[in-house]
Amino acid sequence: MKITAAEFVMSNSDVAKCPKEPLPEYAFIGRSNVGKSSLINMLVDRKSLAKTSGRPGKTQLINHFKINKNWFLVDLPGYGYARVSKKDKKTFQKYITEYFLKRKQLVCAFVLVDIRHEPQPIDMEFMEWLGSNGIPFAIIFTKADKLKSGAIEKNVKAYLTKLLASVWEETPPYFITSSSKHLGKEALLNYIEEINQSLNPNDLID
Ligand SMILES: Nc1nc2c(ncn2[C@@H]2O[C@H](COP(=O)(O)OP(=O)(O)OP(=O)(O)O)[C@@H](O)[C@H]2O)c(=O)[nH]1
Ligand SMILES: [Mg+2]
Repeated sequence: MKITAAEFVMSNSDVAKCPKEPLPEYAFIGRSNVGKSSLINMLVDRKSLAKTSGRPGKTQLINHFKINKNWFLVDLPGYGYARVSKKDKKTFQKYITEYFLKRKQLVCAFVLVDIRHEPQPIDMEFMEWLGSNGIPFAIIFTKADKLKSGAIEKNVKAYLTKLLASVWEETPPYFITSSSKHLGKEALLNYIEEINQSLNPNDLID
């Protein structure tokens, strides 16, 4: 799929105020600093459509970006950021939880994990929660430029093995990416296109 248009539409912390159009959307979630916003920029070939930072906690709201005028990429805040106050964490949890549970237009969540790290309890718990609520998701391994190909293979295998050893009978779809090297872009866009083409627009009405 070729991206011909990408525009920022709105940011907010209230799922009820998100765009009303019955267009499919794909949300990016994962630990702070894992590379969610960078991946969105990589997919649409724009340097700073989504705001990024070397310091965790940059994205704070639900951000909608309209792509090719007929679907959305959604950039979300990261979880697991230790320096956020307890009150902020609760507020964040509330609106992110509501977003995932209530948003009819959400057709797939992408859970981002840093390819250098072992499965973290917070990621496993989040994936289990998505699964138990029937929310389709895929895993995106990020920052693959930080490892050699042998290590990438080894880490991905170890990650999937751990997933299978916990609650999963089969692994979700997964993608290996690097925003700085533009790796994984085509596979992800093809995956999105396939889903877009398989949808019944009536299922997306709020
Ligand atoms: N080497 C490398 N660095 C990356 C990659 N993707 C993101 N980064 C860096 O990781 C840091 C965090 O990137 P962001 O895209 O802001 O991460 P985020 O997940 O949106 O973070 P929050 O909004 O704070 O939750 C930045 O310094 C990016 O330059 C990648 O593929 N390779
Ligand atoms: Mg971000």
